[in-house]
Amino acid sequence: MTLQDQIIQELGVKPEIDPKAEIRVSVEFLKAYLKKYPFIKAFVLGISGGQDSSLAGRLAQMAIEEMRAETKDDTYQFIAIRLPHGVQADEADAQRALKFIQPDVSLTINIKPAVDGQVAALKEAGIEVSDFNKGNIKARQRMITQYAVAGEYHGAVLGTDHAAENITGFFTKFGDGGADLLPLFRLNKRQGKALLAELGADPALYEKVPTADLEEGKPGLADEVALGVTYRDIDDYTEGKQISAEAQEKIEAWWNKTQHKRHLPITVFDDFWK
Ligand SMILES: NC(=O)c1ccc[n+]([C@@H]2O[C@H](COP(=O)([O-])OP(=O)(O)OC[C@H]3O[C@@H](n4cnc5c(N)ncnc54)[C@H](O)[C@@H]3O)[C@@H](O)[C@H]2O)c1
Ligand SMILES: Nc1ncnc2c1ncn2[C@@H]1O[C@H](COP(=O)(O)O)[C@@H](O)[C@H]1O
Ligand SMILES: O=P(O)(O)OP(=O)(O)O
Ligand SMILES: [Mg+2]
Repeated sequence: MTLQDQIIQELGVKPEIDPKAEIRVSVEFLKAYLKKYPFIKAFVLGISGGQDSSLAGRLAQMAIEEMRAETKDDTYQFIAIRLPHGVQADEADAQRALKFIQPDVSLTINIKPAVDGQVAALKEAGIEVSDFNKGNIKARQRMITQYAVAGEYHGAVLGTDHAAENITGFFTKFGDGGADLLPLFRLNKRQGKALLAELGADPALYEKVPTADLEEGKPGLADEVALGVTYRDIDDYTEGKQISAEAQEKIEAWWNKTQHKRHLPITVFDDFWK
């Protein structure tokens, strides 16, 4: 088996999808989890204004609405959280996403004071964090905030990791990578766009350049620039297509380098890393 085949199998990507059917897969997955664990009454998700949280947010809202209708239990709710670091330059995109999602509850929590407090405490101990490292602190602060909200609402935290991000490990370990359920896992970036189009989203939501937007020195840095590989190549690769040797090498190098992010903390019984 080639590494490409092994990765495709691990990520569960299909070469072609029926967007309507995949919407049902994600919604039914979220509902089945709530039915299995009835003490969970809410889903919580950070909404950035990007493609992935727009899609995961809408799917979560649909699942919650169906749960309310089917169970007559009105306490089920979807909680969308805006988590800007101060004022977000593309706030208009985030508002567009919220308009599309129509969440039951919409909260805004500014992560800047907590992030700055952490950076200042490190500085006091003689540790000057880089802009890049501070970016990962922001992603982890968002995780902390989402879990705090989930704790108060009997909720579970959703994550937006999907095949085209998971393959390169393009997420902060225990930051945006820290979540309870991943409704987009198995989809690549273009498949996510197809689901948004099927759901009638404003094209601006899925035509937006994907960005983690974590570094202050590189505002809105495109994922594709940070990675050195395009989503078109990543999507083709995950669909089993042949891509250039250069792109394949880069993707497989990211995959190998980030293996540790696709596992729980490593113990003496693990050998995947050997
Ligand atoms: N575009 C942006 O604005 C921006 C900014 C920051 C981070 N990012 C992206 O977010 C992601 C997170 O960055 P990252 O991966 O550098 O940070 P990370 O915190 O997610 O992972 C690094 C940490 O993982 C652990 N680790 C590293 N190698 C390991 C190994 N082999 N075994 C076990 N543990 C290991 C270490 O604790 C290390 O500090 C990256 O994809 C990065 O490009 C993007
Ligand atoms: N500014 C943000 N507000 C709320 N939630 C956010 C914000 N930035 C990121 N998030 C959450 O993190 C994931 C991952 O983002 P990437 O762009 O893939 O790095 C995103 O889907 C939101 O749930
Ligand atoms: O995770 P999001 O919603 O920020 O999407 P993208 O990765 O496209 O920025
Ligand atoms: Mg983003």
